[in-house]
Amino acid sequence: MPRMNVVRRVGIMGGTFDPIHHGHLVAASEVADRFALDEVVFVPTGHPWQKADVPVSPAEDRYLMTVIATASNPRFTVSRVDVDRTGPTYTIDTLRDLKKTYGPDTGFYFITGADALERILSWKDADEMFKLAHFVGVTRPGFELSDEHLPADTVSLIEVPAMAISSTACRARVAGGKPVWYLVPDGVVQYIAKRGLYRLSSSE
Ligand SMILES: Nc1ncnc2c1ncn2[C@@H]1O[C@H](COP(=O)(O)OP(=O)(O)OP(=O)(O)O)[C@@H](O)[C@H]1O
Ligand SMILES: O=C(O)c1ccc[n+]([C@@H]2O[C@H](COP(=O)([O-])O)[C@@H](O)[C@H]2O)c1
Repeated sequence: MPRMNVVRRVGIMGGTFDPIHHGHLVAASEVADRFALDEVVFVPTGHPWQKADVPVSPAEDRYLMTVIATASNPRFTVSRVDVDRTGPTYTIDTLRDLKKTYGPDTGFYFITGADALERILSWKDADEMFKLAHFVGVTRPGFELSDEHLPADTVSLIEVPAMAISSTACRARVAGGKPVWYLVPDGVVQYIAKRGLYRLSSSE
């Protein structure tokens, strides 16, 4: 098939990734397989405005943990667009920036867990956002996956292997001196220790 006729299919996995864990990675991998994606770009948030009441680690640490966690998968990449933009992080800006980078032949699939999908109509310019990407809602233990509140044909719902992991629980485990081995990739365990993240005296 001539390359020029091929439309590129790119997944976008946005998150605060404080820290990135195997729930994020399994969701991205499963969506990549189901939608035959050429690439999944992980986009750590710069300033997650809906988490303003929670202490968030420096963007550079979250970005580096995301790079470490995704390095071994040839289809996974990491973008700095949200980390490098000033002001609150809005997905409408993420999509516009990535469209500029990838060009008009790329179809975007924005991946969200069931919890994020529940709140998606509260995101900035949600109507416009749905025009720039197809949304993929994935199952997450403890949350109901539903698209009843969303415009028709804007979202696909898929079941992914259940990973009862959250970044909040990982941070609490580190703060309490408990291990996070096998909840997050090995390199991320080591990065957290090296930088002293999530100890009670740092961000928690
Ligand atoms: N275990 C999981 N299974 C499926 N999706 C997940 C899982 N954990 C997070 N996600 C999804 O990944 C995206 C980014 O999540 P985020 O970085 O906020 O992680 P989190 O674990 O929800 O963090 P926190 O506990 O700090 O709120 C969101 O769309 C979220 O719904
Ligand atoms: O666009 C918005 O207003 C908006 C509001 C909340 C969350 N998001 C995006 O949703 C993704 C998951 O965010 P979070 O806060 O659950 O880590 C991430 O890419 C955020 O930028 C986007």
